[in-house]
Amino acid sequence: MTATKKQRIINCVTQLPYKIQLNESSNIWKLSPLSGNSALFSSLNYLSNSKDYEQVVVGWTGEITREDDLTAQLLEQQKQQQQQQQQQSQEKSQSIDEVVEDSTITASNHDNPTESIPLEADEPFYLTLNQMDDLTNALNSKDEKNYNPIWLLRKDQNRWRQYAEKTIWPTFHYILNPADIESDSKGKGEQENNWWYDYVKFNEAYAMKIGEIYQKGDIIWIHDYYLMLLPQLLRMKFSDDNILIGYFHHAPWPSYEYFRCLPRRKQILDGLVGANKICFQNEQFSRHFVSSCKRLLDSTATKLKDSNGFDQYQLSAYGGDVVVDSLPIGVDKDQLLKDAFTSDIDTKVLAIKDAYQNKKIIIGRDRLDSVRGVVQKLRAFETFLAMYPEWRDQVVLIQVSSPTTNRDSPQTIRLEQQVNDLVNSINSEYGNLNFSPVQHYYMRIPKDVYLSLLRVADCCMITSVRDGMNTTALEYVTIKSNQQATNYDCYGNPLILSEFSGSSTVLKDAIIVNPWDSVAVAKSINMALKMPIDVKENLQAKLSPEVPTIQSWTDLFLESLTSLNDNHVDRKITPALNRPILLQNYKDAQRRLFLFDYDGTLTPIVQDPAAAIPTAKLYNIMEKLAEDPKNQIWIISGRDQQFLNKWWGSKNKNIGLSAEHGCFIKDVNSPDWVNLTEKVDMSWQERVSKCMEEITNKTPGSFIEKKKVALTWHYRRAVPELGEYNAAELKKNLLIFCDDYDLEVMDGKANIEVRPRFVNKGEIVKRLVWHEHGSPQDLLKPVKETIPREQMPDFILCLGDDFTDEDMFRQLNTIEEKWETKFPDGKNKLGHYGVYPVTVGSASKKTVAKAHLTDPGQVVETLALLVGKVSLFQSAGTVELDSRGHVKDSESSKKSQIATEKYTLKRTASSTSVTKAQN
Ligand SMILES: O=P(O)(O)OC[C@H]1O[C@H](O[C@H]2O[C@H](CO)[C@@H](O)[C@H](O)[C@H]2O)[C@H](O)[C@@H](O)[C@@H]1O
Ligand SMILES: [Mg+2]
Repeated sequence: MTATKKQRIINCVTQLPYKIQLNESSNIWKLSPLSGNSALFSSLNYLSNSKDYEQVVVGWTGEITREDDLTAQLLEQQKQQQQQQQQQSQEKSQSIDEVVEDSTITASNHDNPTESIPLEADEPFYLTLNQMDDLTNALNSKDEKNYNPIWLLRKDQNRWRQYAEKTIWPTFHYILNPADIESDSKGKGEQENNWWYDYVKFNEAYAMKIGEIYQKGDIIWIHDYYLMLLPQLLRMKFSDDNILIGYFHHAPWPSYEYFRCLPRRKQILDGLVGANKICFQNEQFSRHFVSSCKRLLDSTATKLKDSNGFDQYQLSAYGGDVVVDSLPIGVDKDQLLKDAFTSDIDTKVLAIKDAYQNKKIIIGRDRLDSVRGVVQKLRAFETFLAMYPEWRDQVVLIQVSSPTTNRDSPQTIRLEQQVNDLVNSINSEYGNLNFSPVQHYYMRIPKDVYLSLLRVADCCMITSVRDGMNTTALEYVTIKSNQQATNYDCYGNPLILSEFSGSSTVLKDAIIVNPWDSVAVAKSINMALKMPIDVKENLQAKLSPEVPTIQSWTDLFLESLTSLNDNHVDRKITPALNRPILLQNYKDAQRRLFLFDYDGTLTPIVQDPAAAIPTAKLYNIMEKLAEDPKNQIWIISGRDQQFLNKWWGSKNKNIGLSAEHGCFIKDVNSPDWVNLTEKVDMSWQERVSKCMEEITNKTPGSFIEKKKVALTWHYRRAVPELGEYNAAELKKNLLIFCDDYDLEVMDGKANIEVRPRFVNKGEIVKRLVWHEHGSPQDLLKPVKETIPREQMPDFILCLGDDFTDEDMFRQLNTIEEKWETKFPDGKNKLGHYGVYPVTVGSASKKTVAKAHLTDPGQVVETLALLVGKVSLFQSAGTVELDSRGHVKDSESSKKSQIATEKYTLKRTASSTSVTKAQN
């Protein structure tokens, strides 16, 4: 019997699950488990033991520190001293102090930016190739996950986090651009630009690594907001039609009103929609995402239900299909129960219980940042003690707050102060010499202490004002589900959970509260502490099954991703236009023909059609192109003659124009337009107008563009959902009679257009190609397909973004087929006819074009490349990095290469002298 081959998964995480240190003197790597991301790391563990999947993990090394680095050690010591000082200013319970003395590990919520100690030494970090190999081996011998580290060795290694942690994370948590976020000599804009550039490079580094290891048939799974550009970068890299890319967003996704505040909002969405599937923690986040795509990318979406009953969207972005849905992450329940119910933890539980005899214990464990709601929790607890005097001296709140990476930021300092003030005020108001009702620990605690607290708690309070999924909530409920606990029974103790936490969409039977309403939370605390056993048990019976397991989460995500290949068997990926080859062909060619669509190709799509005007840069490039006698340039657009005359005809006589999707045409160097629909009955216009007016009245923000022949109903400025709905209705109404008049009803970009069927952009292209290159057109004569090959173009670049441009591409494909039979010897030295039908949009868009460029920005860069206005490097879609995170072949890359070589020599020399000395 042959064993079935395992499906290979390339799992891309922001950082490998270890804090990595190098002891340079002994040349030994030290790996300590990283805190945070417990759910994701459990999923990696699960996959590495799976019988169905073979896993390859790609992740950044994080900030590598030298273990013997004095600066790093000093910094660490300083940090510890600060922590201790803070501790001393607070009252502490002896028993907890004993339990937390080893504060090196924590299992915090997975959607936090990862905590680490940055390397701040002045010298850049150099590594020899041997040292790099040693680390990979050390990682892989530690746990068998097939790790592929991403090396980004620069002096300031934490630069790679900045954009994700300081721009994206706050916006995604509804914190908008705080004025005092950083005091830097550079302006905020410049600083953010640099962060963004590093963010792009960070993503590029992953794309490069995956390019090295990808094998046909692999599935690529990308995690979270540090890697949002990666899906599209991979699409650009691979031309494999069946490559499956899934993205899971662990953090919350904000509503459009917040998301739109990000300066790079569109680039982020562009990056993500390269995935086949984008998945969120809950339906609310996926809805927000779809809404942003509709508003910013002009996407459309159809809502369905997935097999779990969750909302699922078929999103069409740039004409490509992306599935958007949600699947709440889970925890490894079995492992958690195994870890939490040991005799060692029993002892710790009893010690804590003993320290608070006859008192109810409420626990809280959060990272101390503004969205975790620690302030709200303390206020509610204060209100509770004020409202229910009978509970004073009877309840303790043990709040463990772990420090953030951003400890020095003004907001964190302010928050720390606020928390300290509140703790002191509650303790002085409701405490006495022997007892303080709030025990606040500002530190990381080891996992066993954390588990002891979850076990001992009579109630757990999670009052975050925003999070993706709070794993503490899931872990608490799991631990409280154990009915077999000996020593200390904790079955079913209740959970107070904020309605703003992602976990409230899963744990529907927790006590759900609005953390901003202290009175209501205070009442809930009272209810939780007084809850009769039978009610607790009843609730717990419902809650336990609500916690998803990490195993089912992993399996379901991968199953639904792989099923996309079964459902979309005809999925086709259009490769990115190979610009170096295009340039070579352009240079070799003698008779070049350019066929440009206008809107969405030469200019980006904008809200108001009148505002879509050419830029000076575009004019400049087009002028250069048109100047060359070998070139014939045509703009073939849906726009009317007036618009095209105003912005092109009157500016550059060397450009031929066609208006209203082929209804009108004006030759190069001619002032006259020819109407190809002159003889057509136009009585349909009145009927179509009427339909369009009716729908306009029902759709605020929509309007009709009346051209000479074609009529266009625009709904870009309407509420997207209403616009889409009414567009479908209008189309239905028009289709009833369009055959009677031989009309075509076209679904454009947030528009519905109607024109006679017999004219189209493809017919214009046919006329222009089957023509003696450079000679005037006789526009009233029918097209003759008898022109000799030597008189026809030997380079045709046709660019368009829309459904109507497919007629041009189709026509070019047909022409090529005919040439194959007619002129088998007429190919160029690249082995083809130099025909480039190129769509502007995503790689997964349905098209008959042979290549794609993602947007008008890339179109302009490509044309600039042909006329020599930019170098190939600048216009290449991606930035290539060397193995240390420098742009390949750049000055800094060369310098770093030299320094690394010197370092390698130095190390070799010192190890040789050590060996000699030993001998
Ligand atoms: O064939 P094209 O040159 O691409 O023209 C197609 C239609 O483009 C215009 O509408 C589209 O672009 C507008 C400006 O970006 C945008 O506001 C609108 O939502 C798009 O549908 C133009 O107004 C139409 O007349 C053209 O037929
Ligand atoms: Mg267009």
